[in-house]
Amino acid sequence: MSRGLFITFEGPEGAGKTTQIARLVERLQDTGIAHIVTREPGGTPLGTRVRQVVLLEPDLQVDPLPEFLLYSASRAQLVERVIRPALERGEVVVCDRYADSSLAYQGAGRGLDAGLLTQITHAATGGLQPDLTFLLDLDPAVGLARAATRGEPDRLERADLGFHQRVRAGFLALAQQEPKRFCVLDGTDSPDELERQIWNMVVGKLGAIRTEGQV
Ligand SMILES: Nc1ncnc2c1ncn2[C@@H]1O[C@H](COP(=O)(O)OP(=O)(O)OP(=O)(O)O)[C@@H](O)[C@H]1O
Ligand SMILES: Cc1cn([C@H]2C[C@H](O)[C@@H](COP(=O)(O)O)O2)c(=O)[nH]c1=O
Repeated sequence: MSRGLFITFEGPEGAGKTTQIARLVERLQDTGIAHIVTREPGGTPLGTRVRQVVLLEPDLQVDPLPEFLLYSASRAQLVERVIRPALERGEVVVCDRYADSSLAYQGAGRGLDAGLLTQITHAATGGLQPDLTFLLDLDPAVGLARAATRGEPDRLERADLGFHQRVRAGFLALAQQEPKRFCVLDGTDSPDELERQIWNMVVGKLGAIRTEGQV
């Protein structure tokens, strides 16, 4: 069975994920590489509703565990309906956030137990892990200031700076635990420089997979 390449983008608020995903997708298009782009929470009708509930209703009380379970429900649907089928077609899947965001935000940020999160995530995804994760690292104060230029903050963006600092540290700890999967990038580099680094990594990964005969 052919197997595509699963790429995720992670990082604190305003780190530049959306910007870099758009640039990567343009390069994939120009090169004629079959791909899809999706995001969490979202990517399916259920995921879009979860996004509405967890992010866009700022006054809604959502405790940490139900918050995580809502993200997990969105993830389970996305993996089953969108990500796995695309990978089985041999495509590149580019996803804006995935399970590492739960470990960073609900684990490091909210204080939920990492073992519990990992267990439920495994059930939600059938153990599907990204092949390559770009972590755009940035001081959360800088990222939140960037995000503020987009308009009204969502429920997570309203959380205090200490929360966002724990999230950043959580992401960096994950990257240290899995150096082969993670590529940590400096979110303060210019968009052009980041685009170049990301494309070089993706081309290298695609070349390696083709050599192994997986695509
Ligand atoms: N490398 C960069 N340097 C300076 N500004 C940037 C850079 N990349 C993106 N920006 C700007 O920062 C803001 C946030 O960027 P973007 O939406 O790509 O981040 P994001 O990581 O997707 O954010 P979020 O997770 O909050 O949705 C935008 O105004 C964008 O133009
Ligand atoms: C997948 C996932 C996301 N989050 C948070 C992180 C962000 O604050 C929002 C997503 O907004 P974006 O503008 O699309 O980046 O949701 C989370 O807390 N836990 C998760 O698992």
